[in-house]
Amino acid sequence: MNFTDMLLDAERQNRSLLCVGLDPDPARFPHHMRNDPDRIYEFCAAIVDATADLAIAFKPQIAYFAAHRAEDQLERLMAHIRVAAPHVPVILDAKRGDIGSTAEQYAKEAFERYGADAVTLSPFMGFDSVQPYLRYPGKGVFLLCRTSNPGGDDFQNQRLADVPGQPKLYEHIARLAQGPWNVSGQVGLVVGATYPAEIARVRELAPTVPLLIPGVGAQGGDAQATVQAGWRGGAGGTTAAVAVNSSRAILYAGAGADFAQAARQEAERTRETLWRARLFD
Ligand SMILES: O=c1ccn([C@@H]2O[C@H](COP(=O)(O)O)[C@@H](O)[C@H]2O)c(=O)[nH]1
Repeated sequence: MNFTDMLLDAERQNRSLLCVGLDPDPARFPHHMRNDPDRIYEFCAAIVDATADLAIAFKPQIAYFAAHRAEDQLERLMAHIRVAAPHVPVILDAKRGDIGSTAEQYAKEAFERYGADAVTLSPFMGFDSVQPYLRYPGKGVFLLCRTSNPGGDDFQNQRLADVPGQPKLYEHIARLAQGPWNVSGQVGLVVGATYPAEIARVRELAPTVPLLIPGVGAQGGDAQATVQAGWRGGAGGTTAAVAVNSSRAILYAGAGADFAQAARQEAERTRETLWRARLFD
């Protein structure tokens, strides 16, 4: 099954648009594990177990593992997800972007070492920096398009004078992802929940690609507006997947021994809000 089909299948099975972000910060762990980087795997595995039936995807952010020399724990976590939630795809949030020969190594890391189903990439270095990932059949890439942070304006909202119609940079990326760069249907886009109007614009330009949408929860993005702008479905089923990510609001919903239960409650609440938002016009 290719990555897009996995997403749509998880959406159906779990009735969910919620991507559970795995950004483990030992300084924010529950009291009995606090500041212990050796317990990153244990913390994340408990979150996965508590939310396996609620998620359309899991999104481990690699920096939170690498910063603590915990790549081995990330490998174990990926293997655990395969067993605990075999129907839920995993998006490795690595935001890679480099020349082709180096990109080949990053692709190997994401898809062979960690076994991710998709990876996030910066498109800044152009198509040849993305191509090595597309040589893995069935795997997905999510290109940064209109990111959730205010500084995204610095480049993404600037107009490209030399491109016909003078689109903004994020609009140009959306067109490339829908068209010439999407040679084998493996390309999706990252658009921030903090900018619902831009999500709608990206959907106009890229009607069928999957969207990874971080920014609800801790960043304050509007969950309902996000789904209305990005989700495309109807009686015949979903035609374009969206995975709306929340990390800290779920991971740190509780600080006690019942942290996984608290995470589950927050994930349930968010899933419900996102799921219902499909029904509003
Ligand atoms: O535009 C982007 C792209 C990626 N992210 C990542 O998503 C999560 C958000 O975490 P929260 O705790 O829900 O704010 C995090 O891993 C970011 O690196 C993003 O926020 N915005």
